[in-house]
Amino acid sequence: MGLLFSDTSSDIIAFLLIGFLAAYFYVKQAYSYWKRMGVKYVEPTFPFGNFGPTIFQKRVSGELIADVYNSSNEPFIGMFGVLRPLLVVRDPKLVRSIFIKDFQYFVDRGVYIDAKNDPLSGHLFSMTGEAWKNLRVKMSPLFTSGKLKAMFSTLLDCGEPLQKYISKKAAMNQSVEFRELAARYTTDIIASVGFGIDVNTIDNPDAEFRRYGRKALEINFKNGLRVFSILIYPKIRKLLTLKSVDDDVERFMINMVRETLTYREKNNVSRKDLMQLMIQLRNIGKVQNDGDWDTKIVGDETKKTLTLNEIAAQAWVFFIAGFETSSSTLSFCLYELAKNADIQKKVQNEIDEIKKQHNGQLSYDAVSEMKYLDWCIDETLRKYPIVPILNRECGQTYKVPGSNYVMEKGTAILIPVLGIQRDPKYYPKPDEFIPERFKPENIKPFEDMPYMPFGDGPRNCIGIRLGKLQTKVGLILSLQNHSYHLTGNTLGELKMSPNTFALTPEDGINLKITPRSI
Ligand code: HEM
Repeated sequence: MGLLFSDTSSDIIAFLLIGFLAAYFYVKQAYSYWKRMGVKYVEPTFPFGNFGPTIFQKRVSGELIADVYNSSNEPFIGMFGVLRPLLVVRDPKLVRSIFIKDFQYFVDRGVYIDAKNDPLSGHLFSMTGEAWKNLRVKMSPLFTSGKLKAMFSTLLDCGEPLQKYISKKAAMNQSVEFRELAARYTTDIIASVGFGIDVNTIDNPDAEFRRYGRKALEINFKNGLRVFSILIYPKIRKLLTLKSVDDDVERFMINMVRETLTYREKNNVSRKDLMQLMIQLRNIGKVQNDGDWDTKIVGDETKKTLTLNEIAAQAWVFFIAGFETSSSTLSFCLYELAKNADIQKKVQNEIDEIKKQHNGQLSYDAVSEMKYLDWCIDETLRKYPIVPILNRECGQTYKVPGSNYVMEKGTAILIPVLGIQRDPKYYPKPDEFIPERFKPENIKPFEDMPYMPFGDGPRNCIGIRLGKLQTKVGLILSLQNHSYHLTGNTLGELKMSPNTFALTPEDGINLKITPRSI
């Protein structure tokens, strides 16, 4: 005897039918969101919305959102990440309002954070509201030009193994996969300035720090879910208790920070790095003036303004936000220089010329004077924005200027950086590498030349200066004595990896190195 019918099998069929109908109406309701809001949208397909090609690794997420950008002329267009409505903002004027003019509506990114149970998730990138604002104000002085100038010698020290490696490969007439090499160079820098430890991963690719770092970022199902949940359903991380990293990586990173803090405080040791500045912040509530690297020790733990875990989370975000972004910029730039030998020559001539003016020394000031190289880096990040999509969450109901659309609180916004920065309307011949676009006299207002590889507004990248500086130093050290030529996979079109959120060449960047003929 069944519940609804006289026999059990009829009951099962009825429940299955009810379940199916409920799911059908739920999905139908979810997919009607943009229609109900009166916003044009890209038709979704059950069950992945518009993200099927990315989930099945056929289309890189940045390119998928660029496709949406290219499919319309509307100022904004709706789409679906599985069931989640996403608003792709196309119009640079509206992008600017979201980033700057109406920032108070769009303070947060709406990504996963659970600092209590997952300490490494409590960092600046994921923090929200007032807590984010307070920490951002306190941390901005970590990245002044005065502080970076003091850290400059670390960048040169980390570049030494890079130069030796390049010379060795050139002498052996071998090609080099530059994405991996550059990643080791920037890992060394962030390990040194962020965590206060010296690792030479160029000569010791299996150093513990690199091993754990690689584990946290390697391509696998869990890491894929961690990254793509940002676009598709951030709450899934809490539901699945999927922490930022596996327990062993978390233990390693927090222990390393604990040991550094204890050592420096016990022995009154100071070093010119970001960790030292975070110790200052923890102990006296602010970063000391440029030139003052001392540790003011406060014994009473309750008087400290940052906990050990909070420091570890910031060091962690410096690592994940700082090493791959810069190393990919470096390797994409070398790729373009190898492709455009005349531009490469111009960069090398500029390096020679400015070094000559500085008695052959590569000082911070000399590097700052290399403007043509700056334009090359700007153009690299125009063509290959490493973060190809930016995101924000609407924090309070927002009437979109110039339209009838009223954005609901909680709406997820995507900015299609790759699509915009390759739009011929803003950048004629977008596939060509033209550093002169960034000559000061050629720069136009944002609406006519939208450019945002570091985001924009109060929530932009806090590490811009360090990111650009380490990229620039890496390029100078690579180019001053050697030239680069396409070989292997770089002879054809570069294919981007569909497994990563950041723009990453699938097969790396292989380049042939020759000693420079001056
Ligand atoms: C070429 C190198 C780099 C690129 C292309 C890059 C790009 C970005 C982008 C696009 C964002 C999001 C901005 C937004 O939403 O408006 C961001 C945020 C951030 N980046 Fe970078 N980044 C680079 C280097 C670095 C470095 C070296 C560090 C630190 C050592 C760093 C730390 C951060 C942090 C902490 C945030 C979050 C800021 C906040 O929410 O307040 N980045 N970065």
